[in-house]
Amino acid sequence: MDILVLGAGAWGTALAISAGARHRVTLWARDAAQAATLAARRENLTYLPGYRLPAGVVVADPSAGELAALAARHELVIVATPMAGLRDMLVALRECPRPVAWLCKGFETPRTQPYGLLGHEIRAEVAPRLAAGVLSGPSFAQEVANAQPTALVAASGTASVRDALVAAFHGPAMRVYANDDMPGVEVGGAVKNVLAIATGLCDGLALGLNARAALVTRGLAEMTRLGLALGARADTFMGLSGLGDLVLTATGDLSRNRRVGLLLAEGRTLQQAVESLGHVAEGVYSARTVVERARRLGVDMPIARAVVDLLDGRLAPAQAVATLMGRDPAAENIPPVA
Ligand SMILES: NC(=O)c1ccc[n+]([C@@H]2O[C@H](COP(=O)([O-])OP(=O)(O)OC[C@H]3O[C@@H](n4cnc5c(N)ncnc54)[C@H](O)[C@@H]3O)[C@@H](O)[C@H]2O)c1
Ligand SMILES: O=P(O)(O)OC[C@H](O)CO
Repeated sequence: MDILVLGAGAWGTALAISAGARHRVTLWARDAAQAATLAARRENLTYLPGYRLPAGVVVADPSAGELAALAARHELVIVATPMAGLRDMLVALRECPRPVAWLCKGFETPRTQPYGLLGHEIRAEVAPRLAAGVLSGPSFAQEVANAQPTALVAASGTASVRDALVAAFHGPAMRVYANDDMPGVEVGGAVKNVLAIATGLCDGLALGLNARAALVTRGLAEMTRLGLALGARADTFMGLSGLGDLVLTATGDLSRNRRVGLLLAEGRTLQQAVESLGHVAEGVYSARTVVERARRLGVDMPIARAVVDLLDGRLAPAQAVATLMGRDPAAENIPPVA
């Protein structure tokens, strides 16, 4: 299979390494100097050092021509940029005759509108004819590059897109499950990042394992409530892109979003925390939209609200915790699974 990966950050590179063991993969970096180094060294020294590109991976020359023409020469196109780059990519690919799937997890940062959109909503605006999907689920780039066992979910309303994603990435170290609930898979991927900031904060303040389990469980309820209001199915949140990715990101120290919470608990400013990562932490850019969209839909998301108050400097770390613990008693109110 001929696969094009647009974006050579940690995750695009890791998936190119994984698929490149069995398929022909073209890896495209927007920065010409980065592409040249990647091609010469066969290693992504900036975003994923320590992992060699297999022979099946060719590095594209970003000055070699239009993205649309490059995309049309491949059987599957993967957009591996952060959410910030997705809209421009979809505009460039809007007439692409091949399946296009993205990997980013988040809501777009609002430009002029009051809240940001998920990937499938952006696609509906700018590329409605595109056969599109999303690849998501619990997956740290380093473990995938290292061929450690991983399970992902390929979501699309179009069966041929799901099939192409499974054919491209299912392999000895990776199981890829198909799902037709794209809104649910995207809400899970976006909201778990916000919740991981909360659990990072909780662990950084040494509040204990009980507190972390409470945040994960009540966070899952918040995620599910928002997902249902945005047209998702409840059962999706029990799957890889919901519970699975929430557990990984909220508890795994490889997570950049969790790390933001840990750094804020240490007393770093948000700017210091973000700059020290060297990678995108999508929860920082999605949190305000999560809260705004929940507010407009009448969905209660107290953990996400506390994260926004923390990120915006309205609450200090300890105050954010006190705000959550000081809420009035309530019924457990677990969203139905089916
Ligand atoms: N790293 C992981 O383990 C992992 C796993 C699953 C999903 N994801 C998701 O994949 C997406 C990319 O993450 P990553 O880890 O590769 O990020 P990263 O920070 O390692 O790399 C980001 C890459 O995108 C490029 N980029 C940044 N802004 C851009 C823009 N506006 N337009 C085009 N390109 C741009 C950068 O040059 C860089 O190559 C994120 O949404 C993340 O949530 C990451
Ligand atoms: O490092 P994070 O927090 O962006 O999480 C990476 C992946 O999304 C985990 O599935």
